[in-house]
Amino acid sequence: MAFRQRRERLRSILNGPTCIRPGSVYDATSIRIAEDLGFELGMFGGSVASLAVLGDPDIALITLTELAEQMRRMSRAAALPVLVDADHGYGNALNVRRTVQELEAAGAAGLTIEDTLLPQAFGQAATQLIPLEEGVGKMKAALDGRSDSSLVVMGRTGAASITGLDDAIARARAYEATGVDALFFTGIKNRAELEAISAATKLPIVLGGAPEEMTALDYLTGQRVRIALQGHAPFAAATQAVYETLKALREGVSPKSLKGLASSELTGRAMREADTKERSAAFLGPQKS
Ligand SMILES: O=C([O-])CC(=O)C(=O)O
Ligand SMILES: [Mg+2]
Repeated sequence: MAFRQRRERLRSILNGPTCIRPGSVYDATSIRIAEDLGFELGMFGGSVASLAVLGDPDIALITLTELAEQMRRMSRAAALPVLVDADHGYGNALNVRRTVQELEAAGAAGLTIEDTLLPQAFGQAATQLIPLEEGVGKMKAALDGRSDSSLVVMGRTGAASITGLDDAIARARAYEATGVDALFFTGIKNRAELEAISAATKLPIVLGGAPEEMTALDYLTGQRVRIALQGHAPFAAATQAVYETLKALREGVSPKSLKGLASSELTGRAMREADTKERSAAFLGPQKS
């Protein structure tokens, strides 16, 4: 099955010799551009999913159905493997299992399940975590939800900046023991913390946003980091471009004089126009002009 190959490619990144940076993708066009530019992996963040689908902030308002549908659109458009941020799995451990089923069917190469308490609890401003034991149950349920064993399941925790390094290590070790394929960390503040986490665990590591001192790929590689995220600049760039374009049009600039638009060549590539032409010739018969 084609999805299996994508999952094997993600596995070979995790088991490979170096750390890579994924391209942030969020729709059919962005995944194709990332694929054409040679990215090995697409990252579909929960924050950009919320923005792309709802135009909302990253506060777990998006539903599993909406997330999975957006993933499906991307896997239909390109073969680039995608790692999906599945947040807390949209409920308790049983919901996590369902989340894995839906994202697997939608063509995700891998997904992360985190132990953050989501959505935000009543009367609590600070981010909270679910108990470690509940996190373990979620990881087990995620693994149980796979029907394709090549789908990559990652256990994620932001504990380092919420409850501290010791708790982050305890959680990472407990999740590792469930049989997840990789560990995903956010909130690691410095090299010493990463080194302690790396020394205490065995699985490949994926790093969410990291401070400047942790951007060198050879250093990260040496700490068993295999995927290092670098935010979601493409979505921000697209927002700015739409803003500038609408503003210019509103101010009376003529469409022909607009700056910064995709060339017809780039647009044609992004919509795989050549493939459509071939299919038209093959399936629509001789075409009169
Ligand atoms: O997955 C990522 O890139 C970081 C994250 O949690 C999000 O953007 O929602
Ligand atoms: Mg997220």
